[in-house]
This record gives sequence, C-alpha cells and structure tokens, in this order.
Amino acid sequence: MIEISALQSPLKNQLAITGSKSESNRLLLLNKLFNQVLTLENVSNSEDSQLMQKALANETDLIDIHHAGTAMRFLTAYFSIQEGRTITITGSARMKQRPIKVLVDALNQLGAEITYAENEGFPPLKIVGKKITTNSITIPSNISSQYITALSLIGTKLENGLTITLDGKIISVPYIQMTIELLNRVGIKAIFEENTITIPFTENIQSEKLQVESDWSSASYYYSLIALSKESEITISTYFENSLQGDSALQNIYAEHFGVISTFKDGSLTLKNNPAFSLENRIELDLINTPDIAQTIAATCVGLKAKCLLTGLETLKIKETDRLVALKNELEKFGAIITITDDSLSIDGYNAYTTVPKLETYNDHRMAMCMAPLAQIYSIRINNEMVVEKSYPTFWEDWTKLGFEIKAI
Ligand SMILES: O=C(O)C1=C[C@@H](OP(=O)(O)O)[C@@H](O)[C@H](O)C1
Ligand SMILES: C=C(OP(=O)(O)O)C(=O)O
Repeated sequence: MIEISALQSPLKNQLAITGSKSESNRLLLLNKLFNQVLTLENVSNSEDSQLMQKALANETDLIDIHHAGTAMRFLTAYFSIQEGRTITITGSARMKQRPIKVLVDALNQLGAEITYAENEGFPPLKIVGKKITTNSITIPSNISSQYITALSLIGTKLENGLTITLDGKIISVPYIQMTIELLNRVGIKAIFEENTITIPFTENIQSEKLQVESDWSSASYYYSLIALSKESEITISTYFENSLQGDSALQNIYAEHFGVISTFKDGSLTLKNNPAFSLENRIELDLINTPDIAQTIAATCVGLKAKCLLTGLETLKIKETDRLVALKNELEKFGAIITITDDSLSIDGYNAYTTVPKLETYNDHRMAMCMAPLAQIYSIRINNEMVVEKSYPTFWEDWTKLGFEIKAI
C-alpha cells in the first residue's frame, strides 16, 4: 500500500509515456503474420504488450496471458490458423471470467477447432491450428470490439480473405477503426463501411518503419491531474493531432467540461489550465466509444465535486474488474453519491468527507491510476498499487518526477 501526497502546486513538468498498448498489440501480431518486416518504434513497455510478444515467440503448448484481454482475444484468432500446432491458452482468475464465446463461435464457424478447457464460454481454450478457407462471418458487435479486431487481423492470412458482418449495436468503434487504419497503413486494402468489414488475403507487406504513438488512455491521468490543479502545465511526448486512438477524444472532453487546454508542438502534447473555465451544473457524456477513460472522468468529477451522468458504459463490467461496481465502492469513499445501472454511472451530489480513504484497486490498473490525481486534493492511500504495470509500468516513477511524495506504508 502507498500513501500519496501532493508536494508542489502548480505543477510544471515533462514526461515520456510509453507507446499505445492497443496499437502495439495489433502491430506485434501483424509483424508475426508478415515475417517481422516492420520495424516498430515506441512499442508499449506495458505488461500486456510484453506478454503479447512472449506469447508470439513461445514454442511450447501452454500460454498464460495473465490479465491481457486484447492479447487473449488476438492470440485466440492467431493460434486457430497455425496449422499443425495445438496449444492451450489460459490467463488470470479474472481472465477466466471474461467472455470469449462470441469470438470462439465465429472462429469455429469459419472452420477453426477451439474447445473450452474449463468453463463453456470462457478461457482457458484448447486450440488446434487449422487451415481456414471460409470467407465470411456474421458476429455480434455489442460485447467487445476486440473479437472483431482479432478476426480482421487474421483475415489478411485467410486464402480467400474475410468479410465480417457486424450484427447489432457496434461498441468501441474507434478500436475497430484503428485496426483497419493500421492495416491500410501497412498497405492492406481493408475496408470498414457501415456494418461490413472486408479484409483481402495478403501475401506480403513492404518492410517499413512505423512509430507507435504514445498511449492516450495513459494520458487521461494527466488530463485529470491538470483539471484538479491550478496554473499547471504538463508536457508528454510522442502524441499527435491526428491520432489512431479513440481516447484522443480526451482533448475535446477535457477542454469542454474540465477546462484543460491541449496544444501540440514537435510531437509533444502540452496540457494546461484554461483560467476562464467554469464548471457546468451537471456533466453529461456518452462514452460508448471511449470505455477506457470512463474511470478517469468519474474520478475527475469527484475531485471537482461535479455532478455527472456518464452513459454508454455497458462494456465496463467485463473488463479487468466490474469497473462500475469498483468505481461506486471507491469514489463513495470521497463522499460522492453514486448510482450505477447496467450501462451508466451518475454522481448526484456529495456528503461531507472526513477520513483519508484507503482505496482498493481490484487487480485493475485503471482503478489505481484514475484515483491518483485525487492526491492533488486529498491525501490518499492506494492498495496493490503495482497493478499499473498492466499498461503503464513507470506510472509511479512518473508521479514522483511530477513532485508527488509516494510512501510505502
Ligand atoms: O482493441 C483494443 O485495443 C481495445 C478495445 C477496447 O475493448 P472493448 O472492445 O472490449 O470495449 C478497450 O477497452 C481495450 O482496453 C482495448
Ligand atoms: C480493458 C482493458 O484492457 P484489456 O481488455 O486488453 O484487458 C484496459 O486496458 O482498460
């Protein structure tokens, strides 16, 4: 457990944040599919991307992917087309509760041979690699976009290509767009229009150098920190105005609702306070396209004692923990009055707040990181703080650089 206290205000500092975990995991898989012809720069040093790299290099028949959801889903598709190889892919206790049936059904309908090693619908999976020649599939698109990305990535290696029809509401759309844009960027003419994705079989891609942009979900904690500070400025490197990452929506969300100004210069992003900003009565946001910044936004609201209604949160309950329950439990420790439904979270007011809260992280990196900015206002304690490694291993080092005092207790 750590205790975090703010030492200096205003903040002024520069940080280098690791590459996007989402871009990295897609590019690592593509590179494996296409004989490592890409030279990747600023690849994420997150545990999830390291696990992805190790799994792709692994030649044994048992792969443990721990908490890494994207890696679990992308690798299920990858191993299902490795003819002549049989593997079992497993993960953490939580991974064994995260649904994968939609993806397994789709792959098996295409001709894969995947069975459940424990519980129907969930990892671990036994995968016997097969040649897949079927070239079209319909898949529900309202549970996780990661299933759709997984199919799109391996579609490039199916001899007849793949047409994917998305059935129902499409959630986390920017993550599907990121996949298609990355395929386009390496020269694969993938198309995503309305509810149809078309992926052509591709023999080879050109060798080229690609720079992974830094992680926008990780940037969210600095947006929150600035929103909870005054006259402060933080510069973070390797961010661009034209991002592939949907979480770059942070720029507009924090400009409009929390008074944080973003400026880009020479590949860096500077965040600072807008002195003319005033908080609205109740913040309303639909976050269906940006699920990973929902926790950050809820915690920023608590720091500002703002009321809010956050909707489009139906995917939060199947992530690293049930994030809706975790947010309610922990943010109520600051006096927030919170109501959650299956797909929303509202903060309707605040009770008087008295004690220094001891905050729990539920094995969820984003629970630890979203609450850290509250240290700018309150003295807080965070249990199991090393969960941050999943996406941002140097998080606490960076907070020390910013001037926070972090004590193990
Ligand atoms: O494709 C990706 O890289 C991701 C997609 C999103 O998941 P869902 O599509 O399950 O919402 C997101 O929450 C996750 O952190 C990363
Ligand atoms: C949901 C997340 O990751 P994953 O689904 O890849 O485990 C996340 O990083 O917030």
